Amino acid sequence: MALRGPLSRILRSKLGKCSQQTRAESVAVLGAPFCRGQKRGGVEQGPKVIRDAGLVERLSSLDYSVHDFGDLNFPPVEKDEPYMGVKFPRTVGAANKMLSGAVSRAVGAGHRLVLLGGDHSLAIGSVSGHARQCPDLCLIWVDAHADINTPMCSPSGNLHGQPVAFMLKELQDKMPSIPGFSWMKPFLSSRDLVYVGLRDVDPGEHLILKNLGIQYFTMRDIDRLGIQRVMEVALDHLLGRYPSLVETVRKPCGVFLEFENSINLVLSALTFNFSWRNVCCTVS
Ligand SMILES: NC(=[NH2+])NCCC[C@H](N)C(=O)O
Repeated sequence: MALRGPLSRILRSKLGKCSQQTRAESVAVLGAPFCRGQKRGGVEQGPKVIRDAGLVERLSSLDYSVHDFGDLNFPPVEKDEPYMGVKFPRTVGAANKMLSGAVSRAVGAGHRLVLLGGDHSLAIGSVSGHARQCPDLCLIWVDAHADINTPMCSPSGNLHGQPVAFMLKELQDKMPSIPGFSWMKPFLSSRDLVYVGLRDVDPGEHLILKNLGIQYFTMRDIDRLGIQRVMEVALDHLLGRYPSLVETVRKPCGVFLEFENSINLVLSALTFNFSWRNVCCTVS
């Protein structure tokens, strides 16, 4: 995403001062070869495929030092029966617990994290790991899917369609105790979440978006307004919520970008977001 026009001006004027002081020097790359959040095999190959495609080299060609921490090793969980229709709850819960710890350590050590998945259930661990270091984090979720189904309204029972429901404080009275997730505490307010690129939203998800008044932009909005304008409005929404981000860097705030498969998007996101603190990209 080339930074030109109004978006560039917003960032330069509002964040220019911050960016000088907060620019990260170091990018951590972490692989999470995991596929149990949905039914198909193959996505666990993601970290290898993305590395083979040259992500680390291309990141290194930017002005930052890259530390590849390799892949996490997720031990198999015995006897993981579905619970209330949710599939592989203990496996997904344990993997995300491990991931959350690893992400938190990397971010706490001062790295900017690029997580390579794996399926989208990994967002539970990756975003919560950031939240442990940056409690007032806000989230821009760039995806065709809202992934905000609760176990009750999920049409598939797959946890890759549910990660945001685990994060949101406002949904906790709708969330049953799922085995494997006792470690997970909600940390995100719905007003600190913006969706970009939605095009496949389930009926239950639609109701949640409406009831909680979550800001979202569909693919149709992007076609109509252009991605530049959409990102301006998304950032304005979040910046409006975080005047302290504009005024000072004392109060840390992060924007987390969730991208569909694209090395270029990761590179753009990093370039685009290095003026922000505690930014993470997950590629799933
Ligand atoms: N990030 C994704 N690929 N999500 C797919 C979710 C599909 C569907 N909404 C479900 O809950 O099962």
